Amino acid sequence: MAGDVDLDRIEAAVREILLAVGEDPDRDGLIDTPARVARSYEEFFAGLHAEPEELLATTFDIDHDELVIVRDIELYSTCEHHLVPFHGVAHLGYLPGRSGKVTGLSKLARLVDIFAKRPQVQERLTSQIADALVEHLDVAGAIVVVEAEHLCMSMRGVRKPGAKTITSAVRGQLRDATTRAEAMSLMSGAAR
Ligand SMILES: Nc1nc2c(ncn2[C@@H]2O[C@H](COP(=O)(O)OP(=O)(O)OP(=O)(O)O)[C@@H](O)[C@H]2O)c(=O)[nH]1
Ligand SMILES: [Zn+2]
Repeated sequence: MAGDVDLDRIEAAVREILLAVGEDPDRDGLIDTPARVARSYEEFFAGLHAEPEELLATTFDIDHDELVIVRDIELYSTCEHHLVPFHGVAHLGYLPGRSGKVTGLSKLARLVDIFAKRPQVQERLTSQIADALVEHLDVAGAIVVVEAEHLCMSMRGVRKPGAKTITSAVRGQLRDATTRAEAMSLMSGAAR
């Protein structure tokens, strides 16, 4: 990942922001801040330099042609409107396709991260995850639900801490009402 992000440029920009808000970027506590922020941004936006196709290329055959659900995958993303975090959980599920390709469970969580670690809106994050499952894992159906709190709505602006935004994306055979209902009930904790 190193080398894809221009750390010097971020540092210079952060120094400018500190000056613009009326701070002294040369005081003791702030002297290393531009470099720290640059490294943090490299991490926040690492998904811009990762390929979902490569991630989902690791597959194996398991004799299972029914729902696979992973729920409560914690995510931290960055709102592209205000560059502040939104955070919450993703629940995702898929029906293996005719090729029978199944991926490792951790890859599903990594897939969430690839799209979360970009400047985002929640709707796009949700549909990109579902589309990647269809395109790169060749699934018969996919469902993704994201529940998140946006700090741009909590710490500023309308100031409604605790408000949750819920988005979903459903593809292929999971559009079928019965399968979708089964997936939704497993995601909401019916198996607990
Ligand atoms: N649909 C959607 N909207 C988002 C998301 N993240 C932030 N927003 C909204 O983007 C909108 C940007 O509105 P603007 O009027 O351009 O910006 P603003 O003046 O900062 O708006 P306020 O947040 O209302 O103060 C706000 O309503 C945010 O709540 C997201 O993931 N999806
Ligand atoms: Zn925002």
